[in-house]
Amino acid sequence: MPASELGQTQSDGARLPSFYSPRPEAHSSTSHSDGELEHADFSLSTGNHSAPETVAEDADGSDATQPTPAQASTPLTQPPPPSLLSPAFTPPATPGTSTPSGAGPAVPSSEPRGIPVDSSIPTGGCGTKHPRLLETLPEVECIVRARIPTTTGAEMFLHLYKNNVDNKEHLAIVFGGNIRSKSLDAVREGETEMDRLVRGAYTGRLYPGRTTSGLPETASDGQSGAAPPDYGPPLVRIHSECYTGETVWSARCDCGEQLDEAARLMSLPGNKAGGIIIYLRQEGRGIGLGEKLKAYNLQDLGSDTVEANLLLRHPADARSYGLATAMLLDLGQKEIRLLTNNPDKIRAVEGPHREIVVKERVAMVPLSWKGKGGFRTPEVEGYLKTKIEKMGHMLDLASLPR
Ligand SMILES: Nc1nc2c(ncn2[C@@H]2O[C@H](COP(=O)(O)OP(=O)(O)OP(=O)(O)O)[C@@H](O)[C@H]2O)c(=O)[nH]1
Repeated sequence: MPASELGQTQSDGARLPSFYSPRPEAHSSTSHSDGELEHADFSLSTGNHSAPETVAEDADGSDATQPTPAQASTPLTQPPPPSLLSPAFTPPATPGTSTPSGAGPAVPSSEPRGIPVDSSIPTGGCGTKHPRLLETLPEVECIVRARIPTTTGAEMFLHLYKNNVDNKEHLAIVFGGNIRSKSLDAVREGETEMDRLVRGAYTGRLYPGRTTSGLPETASDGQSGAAPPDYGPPLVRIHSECYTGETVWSARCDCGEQLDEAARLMSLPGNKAGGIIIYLRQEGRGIGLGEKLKAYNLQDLGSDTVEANLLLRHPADARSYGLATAMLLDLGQKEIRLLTNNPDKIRAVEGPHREIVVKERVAMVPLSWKGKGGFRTPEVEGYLKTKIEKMGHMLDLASLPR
């Protein structure tokens, strides 16, 4: 579909049937209660692979000719592109929000660029909302992990967790060999070395005939061997389950693309710090697949993604991130670089007492916005537009190619 048609469809999609509740005004995050609009979701646009007029910044920094939004505050030899950060949340001149430039440490072109954030100050690039967090983090335990060679050639370790707040199998997808789960490695009473091998509590690699796990049987903290080199905070993505976008090729949202892109960035050879995708079973922003499908029908009837949730008597975003915080702590992470456009996620994953600190935010710009593949559909553009306008997501609609 030509870009001009997409623009037309998008504006058409902004009209609501009269029998729905009045369309909420685009607002700042402070105009809604936390429970109401903590997070939102859109869908990506597809189909049109023509080069966009405006190329958005690439998280992997490979498009070095395009300054980042936050770099707009630094001297440039050419006009900067539109900011990728919503001014309502991160004014370009605000301390703590600028993208590292030539003045800072050199960033190898293969590594994703992060924007320093500090949730402890109002101008730290994390929005103005304060998601309600439970005082106590959930208890989590990694039950098993296994090596997964992937179709891209990258290898990861899939960690399966149980917890004390729900019965779901939440997952941590771990890239890099230095990230270990304390609860997995801890010695369990009465277990044999074979038990440990089978549940993945081993060092190095398995091979036919291996009989020992390589972990000290008496280690009280479950850790083994010398400390790995310190490569700084790993890249982390907190991802919520999306069956439609990840399994049945939905072009209503960018969830599948984001999952793929997060894995790609974490697998880059330059990313020595490794990466973790915390995969939470919070389908449909926490409302479940059945309700999400109803929401899709409401969207086809004219509602946006937030309105559809509200019409179904659900919050705009019913998710929480305490499990992600607990899983990251179990994986030994106290400082992270978070791949997200969602400012609320930053505060939420840090935990009630900032048990974890997000040092940088790495923007997730849709590939089609950067002219790097991806897809465009009217649905995904509406999805992203609603995220930006109603949920405070830090993407600049102006960088959406027309
Ligand atoms: N209710 C509802 N949920 C949706 C819809 N489209 C996608 N989702 C869900 O939205 C969630 C995707 O959100 P995420 O990708 O984790 O993150 P985000 O809060 O959008 O922010 P980012 O980190 O910037 O991507 C998944 O749980 C999807 O199933 C929709 O139209 N309605």
